[in-house]
Amino acid sequence: MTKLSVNINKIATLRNSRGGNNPDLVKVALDCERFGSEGITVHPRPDERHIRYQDVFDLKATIATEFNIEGNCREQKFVDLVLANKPAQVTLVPDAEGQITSNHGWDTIKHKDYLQEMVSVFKSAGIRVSIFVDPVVEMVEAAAESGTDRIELYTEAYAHNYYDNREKAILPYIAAAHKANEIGLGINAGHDLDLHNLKYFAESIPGLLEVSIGHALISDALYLGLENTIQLYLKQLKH
Ligand SMILES: CC(=O)[C@@H](O)[C@H](O)COP(=O)(O)O
Ligand SMILES: NCC(=O)COP(=O)(O)O
Repeated sequence: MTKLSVNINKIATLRNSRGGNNPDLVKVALDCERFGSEGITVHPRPDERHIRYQDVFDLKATIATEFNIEGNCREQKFVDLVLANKPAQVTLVPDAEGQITSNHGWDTIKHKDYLQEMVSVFKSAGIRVSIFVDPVVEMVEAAAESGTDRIELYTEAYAHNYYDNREKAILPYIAAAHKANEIGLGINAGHDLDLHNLKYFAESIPGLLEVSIGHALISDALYLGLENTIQLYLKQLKH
């Protein structure tokens, strides 16, 4: 069964817009868990525009489900933060500075040695590692050589092309997933997954272990309520 990890970056964005503690990020994380979320994802960025580094410590001290910290391991502050908190999983994302959101996966061929080194740093601390990749078979193969436990398939292209031709949009993801399964890599996925495109993705990808969803889920919660929304997302993952 595919696990749902709720990304709470957008809750922090809302909180930071007024400078106080409303909404309370830790309370929202605990409520997400209470409403059925099987994990909590955050993606602290160097400018702390949403998740602050202190949030990571506060969340680690309170949540009970799998904690997934995503980010750019080229930032030493990020590496230190992850090592100090020892989440269940770290997801390595090749963010450029000032990027609005993540927009590409790692070139695992070009950066193989570097990724190998970083994977070993995190795995030595007992942290499961996932590498964010585009759905390209060669990138999946090279990711495996770094020693990573999992990959996270970057699903923006799938989401973007879903309405136009979902059968075509899913093809590279199926090929990437088959390769990952063949070489023993676990599969996560995320970015722009939503209530419309999630079911077909989850049904089509063999061995999908986890999806992390933030933007659409939190937006849906404005209309549907957080509890109902999380239940609806979980329903899409049951097949
Ligand atoms: C890694 C990834 O796919 C992103 O979706 C990310 O976690 C979202 O980050 P922002 O909330 O900063 O756009
Ligand atoms: N890893 C993807 C993630 O955490 C959330 O992405 P999005 O749903 O905010 O696009």
